[in-house]
Amino acid sequence: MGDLSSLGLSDWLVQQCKQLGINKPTPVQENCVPAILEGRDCMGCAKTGSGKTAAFVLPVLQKLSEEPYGIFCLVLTPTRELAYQIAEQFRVLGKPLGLKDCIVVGGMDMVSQALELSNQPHVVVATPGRLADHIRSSNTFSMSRIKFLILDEADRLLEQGCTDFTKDLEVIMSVLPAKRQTLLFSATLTDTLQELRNIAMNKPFFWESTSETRTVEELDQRYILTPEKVKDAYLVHLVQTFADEHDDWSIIIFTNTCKNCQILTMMMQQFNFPTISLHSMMKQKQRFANLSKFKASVYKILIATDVAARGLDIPTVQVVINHNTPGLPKIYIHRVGRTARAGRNGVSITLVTQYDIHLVHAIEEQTKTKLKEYPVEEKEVLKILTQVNVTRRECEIRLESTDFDEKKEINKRKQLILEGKDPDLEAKRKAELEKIRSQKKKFKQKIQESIQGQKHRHLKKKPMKKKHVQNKKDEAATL
Ligand SMILES: Nc1ncnc2c1ncn2[C@@H]1O[C@H](COP(=O)(O)OP(=O)(O)OP(=O)(O)O)[C@@H](O)[C@H]1O
Repeated sequence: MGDLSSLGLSDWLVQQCKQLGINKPTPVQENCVPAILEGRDCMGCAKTGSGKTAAFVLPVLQKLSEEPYGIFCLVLTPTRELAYQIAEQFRVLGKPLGLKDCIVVGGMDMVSQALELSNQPHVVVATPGRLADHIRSSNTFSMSRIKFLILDEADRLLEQGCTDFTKDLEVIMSVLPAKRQTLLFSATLTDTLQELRNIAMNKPFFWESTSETRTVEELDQRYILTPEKVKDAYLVHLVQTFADEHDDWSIIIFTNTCKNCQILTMMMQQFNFPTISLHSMMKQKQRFANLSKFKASVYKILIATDVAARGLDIPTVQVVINHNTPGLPKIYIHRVGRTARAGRNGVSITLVTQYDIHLVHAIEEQTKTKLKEYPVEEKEVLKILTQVNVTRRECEIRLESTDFDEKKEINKRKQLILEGKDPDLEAKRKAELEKIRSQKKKFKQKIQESIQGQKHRHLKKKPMKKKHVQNKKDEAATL
């Protein structure tokens, strides 16, 4: 491995890196930085925590220092928290340049964002939805001269998951110059490779780490097989044991829904664990505040949905617990990648029910790593089982008495309005679909029942057939 200056970076940038403890380039930096400096489009696929952010921030700053203007670079990323994190890297590394950045994300004041955009910042870091809104509604800024377009977590931006960015990306792409450098990074690029190649038009330089496994060696990957009803007791037991055995610790617990995230947080708080949550039904300011408190170790436990699965770089996280087994190996890779970053050690523990075993097999196949069982004193877990389950039930009742579900409904309606749909019509359409579905289900059930009935009658008839055969044999014997 060479040093940073051998990559073609200027002294001031190398010095700036050293101040941040970046002395030697990681493989993704060593390979991608020179290609980007040469002016090539680039696709970089490297494991979580391997320094992909600096792999694009450094060459952009180098080029910006040679020809400073705004807007020079646009970075798109799927979550608002990640946008802040990336902007911070630009700000810290670009300090000697007097770098002006602008963060454009949903849930924050649109007017002040518009003002900042019109001030020609060097770098704009944005989530696609809000940036597309600005483009549609304002002509006070121009992106027609940008030199760099960067898609961080590029595969997530292109996949059509629960948040579909495709329409917003189209709006954004339509105002960008064709002549630009496009850089795409993620720990999981492979599924969306073709779409990505179409975005990075100029025969992109493609770099992927050659390692067999897709998770880092420093990560100890474990599972616990548990019935659904005992999951929470395992969770409380695991956290308690970890808190007892370590002084300096922090844990991220991933869960599948906002509601579950909220209930688990309330439950862990009832057990006096310093817990805080992060999910998309929280106000954005609260999300940022909670994340800062967790980063500053004011709270040791963060319970989050997959909104925190990608990109977040919190070096103190030693353990990731998956309260549910992720349905996609890709999500597992990003979630467990919140620990064991930049060469540090870390542990991930996935709670697995008997219905999730196939998901674990899929994860093992994709990551090329076998998950090992995490040893637990089952007796200890059973001792607290009733108390934990009663506490959870109490929290569920408390949450039901708030307007949590109502808020969810309001959020859904807001989302539909933003997508240009009529929420009442949508509700009607959904109800009709539900009706058709339930009719189909009933019809299927009826058919099933009549098939069962036929089989039953057929089976009843069968012994008679035997008897008939027997009688024939008897007949033959008498002949
Ligand atoms: N060359 C380096 N030497 C030491 N530390 C580094 C180096 N480059 C980056 N880092 C640090 O490593 C950590 C992880 O980097 P980064 O967040 O860019 O990872 P990533 O590859 O983008 O991960 P993810 O896929 O999870 O988004 C950061 O704290 C960063 O400051």
